[in-house]
Amino acid sequence: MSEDIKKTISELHIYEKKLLKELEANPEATPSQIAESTGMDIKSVMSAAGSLASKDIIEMHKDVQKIYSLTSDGLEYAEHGLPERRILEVLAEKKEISMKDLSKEAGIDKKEAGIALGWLRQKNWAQIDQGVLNITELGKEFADKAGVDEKVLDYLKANADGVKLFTDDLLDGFKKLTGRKNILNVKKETSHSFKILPKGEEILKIGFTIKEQATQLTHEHLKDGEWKSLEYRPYDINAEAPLVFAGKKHPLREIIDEIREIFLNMGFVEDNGEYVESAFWNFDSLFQPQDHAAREMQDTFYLKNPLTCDLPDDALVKLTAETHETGADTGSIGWQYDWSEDIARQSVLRTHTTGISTKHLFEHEPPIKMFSVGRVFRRETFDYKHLPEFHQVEGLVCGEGISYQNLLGTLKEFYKKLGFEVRFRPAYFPYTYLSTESEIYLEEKGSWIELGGAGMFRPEVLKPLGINQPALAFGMGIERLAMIRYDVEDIRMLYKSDIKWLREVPIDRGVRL
Ligand SMILES: N[C@@H](Cc1ccccc1)C(=O)O
Repeated sequence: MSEDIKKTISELHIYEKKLLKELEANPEATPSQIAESTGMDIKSVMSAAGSLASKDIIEMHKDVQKIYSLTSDGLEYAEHGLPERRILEVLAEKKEISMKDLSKEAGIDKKEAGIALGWLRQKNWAQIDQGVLNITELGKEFADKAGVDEKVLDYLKANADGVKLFTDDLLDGFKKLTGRKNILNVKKETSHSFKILPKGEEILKIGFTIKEQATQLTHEHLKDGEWKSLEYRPYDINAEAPLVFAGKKHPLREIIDEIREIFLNMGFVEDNGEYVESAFWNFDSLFQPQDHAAREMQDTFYLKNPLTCDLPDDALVKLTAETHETGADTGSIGWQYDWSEDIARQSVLRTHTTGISTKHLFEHEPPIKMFSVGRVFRRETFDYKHLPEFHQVEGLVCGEGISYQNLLGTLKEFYKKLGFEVRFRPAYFPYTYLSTESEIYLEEKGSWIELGGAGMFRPEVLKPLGINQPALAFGMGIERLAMIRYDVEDIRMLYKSDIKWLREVPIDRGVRL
């Protein structure tokens, strides 16, 4: 006896053994017969059969059979005749009926009369001639003889439990009835049959005992010593178990929290600002001229309600205006235009989180280490790369001796903690000098992708805020990071609530360098 077979036998469940024995004695047995003779319930029979089949001990066949019966219309026709039959009966007596009297004469409604006419002509039992319906020779012949379809109606009526198979003589009639609406009901019945495979034969030849097996050790077993003689059912540690999908954070939330943790660990404090902000904080405080392209309606969402926002205190507004117009005492000549308070008052959905940094600088004394994470809004058309609403993380460090080198170092550290290699290239922003854009390396693609802007705030930004120490600032899009982290090609996946993706996406935090 091979080791394998021995092992298989030792692992058979008592239900599997019972089923196999029963099949040996009665190869044709159906699941319900097996259930009856073994005392198992049907579910246990089926699961034991499934298990035996998965081990190639038996084979299971599934048969789906259609069962036909009459609908209530069908029954009505079986009892009182198909509508065309009703007309034929009247016709046989009167030989002709005027079309307009048809439904009245046959005692059927107009709709049925219409159906009946169609069939009368198709069966060639009657024909219409100048508004009068005449019986044909064939019609006369069938006047007291049932058609093939009518025989099937009778047959179905006599077999109210339903019919699975029609004998050859009824087949034509059955086909005719299936071509008509609302006469036949079809129910599907599934049945199973089993066949013992060679491996099963071998197992039966070797033989086994059927003994109840304990799956649990109870208090009583221990107390009365029965545990000593019990046969235990071995565990199958390879058995398949249903997958369980535990609740978890959304992947985007996960990466946001990871970013927050990184900055908190680096000693930054969090300040998240508001979605609705004045153009003053979103643009003017950042030395963005009032005719700057980014302020255009096609890029920025302006709000009707509230239409305007309050401006901060007069001194700041005045200094900001002067700086825009002439550069004031920042060493710059400004933008050389008339600055408008009304434009600064407009309320916008913030287009970036950098306005939080200027506000924070105004409200706090250096040294400052601040970060924020939040939504920003831009008038973008939805596509695989863009959303009108996405997340940014912003950072600000201000204090004595803070330099561009510190900026690069901070960003390097941040990206390293997220698991990315970063490089910097020069860039331009109206509010920073020097400015840079960071790019991270995509190993799979062998290419660099741009992730965010950064730079040293210009004096034109800092002076009006009353800051006399250097400040570094940076901002980047989080969705892009998430797309790389989770290998998503289409940004919309992050917002789609695609349950399959959400379940399967591996949320591995991780330093990859
Ligand atoms: N606000 C810029 C990023 C940036 C932040 C801070 C300094 C420089 C640039 C953006 O949205 O792309």
